Order: sequence, then C-alpha cells, then structure tokens
Amino acid sequence: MTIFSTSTHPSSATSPAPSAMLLPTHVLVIPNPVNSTVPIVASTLAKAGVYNPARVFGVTTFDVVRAARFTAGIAGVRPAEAPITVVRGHSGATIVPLLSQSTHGKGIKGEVYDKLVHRIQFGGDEVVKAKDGAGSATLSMAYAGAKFTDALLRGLSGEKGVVVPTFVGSPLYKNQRIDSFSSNVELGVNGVDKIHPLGQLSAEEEKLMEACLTELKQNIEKGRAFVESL
Ligand SMILES: NC(=O)C1=CN([C@@H]2O[C@H](COP(=O)(O)OP(=O)(O)OC[C@H]3O[C@@H](n4cnc5c(N)ncnc54)[C@H](O)[C@@H]3O)[C@@H](O)[C@H]2O)C=CC1
Ligand SMILES: O=C([O-])CC(=O)C(=O)O
Repeated sequence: MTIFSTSTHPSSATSPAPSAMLLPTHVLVIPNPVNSTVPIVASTLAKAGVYNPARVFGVTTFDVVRAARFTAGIAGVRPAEAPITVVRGHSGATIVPLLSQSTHGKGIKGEVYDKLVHRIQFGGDEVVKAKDGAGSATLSMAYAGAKFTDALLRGLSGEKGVVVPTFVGSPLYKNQRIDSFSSNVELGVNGVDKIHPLGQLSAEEEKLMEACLTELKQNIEKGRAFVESL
C-alpha cells in the first residue's frame, strides 16, 4: 500500500496535533485484489472514525496505460494519442474499457475488438503467469503508480481539469450495493472533487458491464466482511 502525507509536512507553519500526524491524508492502494483492498482500507478507516471517501484511491491507472498501449498498437498511433477511459474494477472481467468513447478505439470491431478487450482485462495475469512466482509487472506498475500520483498532486495543488479513472467510494452504483467503483474522477484540492458519470456506452460495453457486476459486488463484500470479522 502506498501512503503519503501532504498536510503533515514538517515545514507546515502550525504543527498538527500528534494524532493527526499519524493519519495519512491520502491513501493510494496498489496491492491486489484492489476490488477488495480498497473496501478493506475504507472499512478500517471508517471503523476508526476517520474515513474520508475523497482521500482513498484504488490505483487502476495500469489498466488505462495498457488500454492506451494496446489500442495504439492496433491504430498505428502513439499511446499518448489513444487515451481510453477504463471503468469498474481491477481484475479480469471487472475491467471495462470504454473503447466506444475513444477516437482510435471506436472503430475497432469484431474479433479484433474481442481480443483487445480480453488483453486489456487479462494483461496483468499474462505477466504474472510469465514471471511464474517472481511477482508482477513491476516497472510498468511503477510507471502507472507515478502517473496517478502526479495527477493527484496536480489536483491537490489546485490545477483544474485533472480527470483520471480511479477506484473510489462512489455513489454511481450504490443503489446496487456497489459502493466502490472506478470511473473518471476529477481531482481537486481535497482529493476527489467530482465523480463523472459513465456517459454513452455501446451495446458491447453494456454487456461487459453486466458481466462484471456480480463479481465486483462479491469482491467488495469480501473486503468489508474481512474487516468486520477482525
Ligand atoms: N494495482 C495494480 O495495478 C497492480 C498491483 N500490483 C500488486 O502490487 C503488489 C506487489 O507486486 P510485486 O511487487 O510484483 O510483488 P512481489 O512478489 O515482487 O513483491 C512483494 C513483496 O512483498 C513482500 N512481502 C510479502 N509479504 C509481506 C509481509 N507480510 N510483510 C512485508 N513484506 C511482505 C515480499 O517479500 C516481496 O518483496 C501485489 O499485491 C500485486 O498484486 C502489481 C501490479 C499492478
Ligand atoms: O495481478 C497482479 O498482481 C498484477 C496486476 O494487477 C496488473 O498487472 O495489473
């Protein structure tokens, strides 16, 4: 788990209370399973009476990085030219790339589309299997972690219009007991500033969303139940 503190910097003019110094101001959760570890962190902080949903993030940037890289490979452009919003969760079928909302992704159809979606959803497993017990995609995860941290720091420092997908406490699907969800989030001086709706989805994306619902719900409940059992 990556934890960093921004408001408890030693150079702050007024020293924070000792208890506040122990609390991280923003928590970025990388360890898997992210769909469960974020609810674990949220429930643990809630139990201690200090949960602030604007400050806890599951780092799903790697899915975004992979989606851009693989789509760019098909379209024959650079990854920076093919940004893709990836929503829902961070494991297999719970990863849903919104290719229809991307200039270079929307024209991809049929078998190429199916293979691309599968590779985005299972790219992490591909590397884990290839490394055979020696960890995961270490360096590219470091890149994804740095990319998300940079976006958060830009939002915290007041930059406007910093919007990235991340797995946060979210109202979008709360009525279906899914209270953590990855979607485009606008980052601001407190962390989460605004959670954007998903926008228009294609028929294929609607199907992908349906397929992951049960799994994501179970992952979240498992994390929550773990904390309750302690
Ligand atoms: N959110 C994301 O997109 C991604 C998340 N990950 C996750 O990041 C985590 C780390 O991945 P890797 O660095 O590839 O794994 P790794 O297996 O190379 O490293 C894990 C490290 O944790 C240490 N460790 C294990 N149990 C420990 C304990 N109880 N106390 C202290 N240290 C302990 C091990 O000795 C090892 O050095 C994993 O949970 C992985 O699933 C990895 C890639 C992407
Ligand atoms: O499953 C893992 O440990 C690796 C992972 O999350 C990824 O590469 O996206």
